[in-house]
Amino acid sequence: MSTSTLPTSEPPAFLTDVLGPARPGPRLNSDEITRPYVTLTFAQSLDGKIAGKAGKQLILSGRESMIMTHWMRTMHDAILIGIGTALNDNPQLNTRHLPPRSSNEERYHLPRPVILDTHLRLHPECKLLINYKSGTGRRPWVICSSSASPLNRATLEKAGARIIEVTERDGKLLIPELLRKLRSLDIRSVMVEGGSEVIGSFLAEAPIDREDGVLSSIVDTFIVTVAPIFVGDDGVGYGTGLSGDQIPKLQHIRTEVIGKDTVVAAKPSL
Ligand SMILES: NC(=O)c1ccc[n+]([C@@H]2O[C@H](COP(=O)([O-])OP(=O)(O)OC[C@H]3O[C@@H](n4cnc5c(N)ncnc54)[C@H](O)[C@@H]3O)[C@@H](O)[C@H]2O)c1
Ligand SMILES: Nc1nc(=O)c(N)c(NC[C@H](O)[C@H](O)[C@H](O)COP(=O)(O)O)[nH]1
Repeated sequence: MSTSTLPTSEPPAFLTDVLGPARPGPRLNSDEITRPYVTLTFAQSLDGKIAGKAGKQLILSGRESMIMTHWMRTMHDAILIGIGTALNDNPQLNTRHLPPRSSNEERYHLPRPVILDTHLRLHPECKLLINYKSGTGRRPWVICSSSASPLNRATLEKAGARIIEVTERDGKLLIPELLRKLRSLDIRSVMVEGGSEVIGSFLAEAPIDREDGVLSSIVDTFIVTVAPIFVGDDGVGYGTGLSGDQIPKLQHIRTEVIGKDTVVAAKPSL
């Protein structure tokens, strides 16, 4: 375990070590042709909660680890969340916590926002679409099922969203198909930020992807920030309902103390 003081002009060594030169550069997974590199990341309390009562957004991360998370955003082609998070938090998914760049410096890479939104419930005036229209954010890609309302589709397209269809099962979009589609659209790395249901889906997919007969995990790296706080039983957890067999076994890569938080990086052990 080591303690970090964050550099101000480049991603912390912790991230470049753990993720490799994620952008641009060689991909690390062997099936890079069929899916992007996937980093599953979130912040949790000591009692395993990612949000407060009724999903109330909590600031769990301290300033330093939040900056680390924003550096992580610059290292991925796309950042993926579920519609629950989009509606609850109205996020921007940008790099606003990083130090401002001077006019002669290259701008921070902004990841492509990707929202899993089976029934197209995203608000046309959400910050992601407003930022896109004002030129301060990238065009969000909204992933839905073919049964989503054509009216909602037209409204979101008018508001600037790109709509992409993926097969749905029980209200959830199929993750392997989604990843293949993203890769075909030149997305080579995805940072999955949550929320609870999305984390659960990626955990459930993580152990083994047998589709092409190759044993591999759909998640390449887990980066979990643990904040020194208890939330209590009425907070929102994740991975509930997954048994020990379904949950991936981990190989520990590195643990870093960043500010008041502990950030754990692991890879699935196959
Ligand atoms: N602490 C953190 O790091 C962190 C990060 C993100 C969100 N959050 C919190 O998580 C909460 C939201 O979580 P949530 O579970 O309500 O919503 P979510 O963001 O996980 O979105 C879930 C919804 O996405 C859609 N979806 C489509 N395909 C899916 C698939 N394959 N798997 C899962 N969902 C799919 C479904 O409509 C589903 O209901 C908020 O309270 C937010 O503040 C915390
Ligand atoms: N690293 C981290 N520490 C936290 O304390 C916390 N609450 C989140 N949560 C992430 C969050 O709930 C969603 O990813 C937001 O929706 C992102 O929103 P922004 O783009 O920052 O506006 N993440």
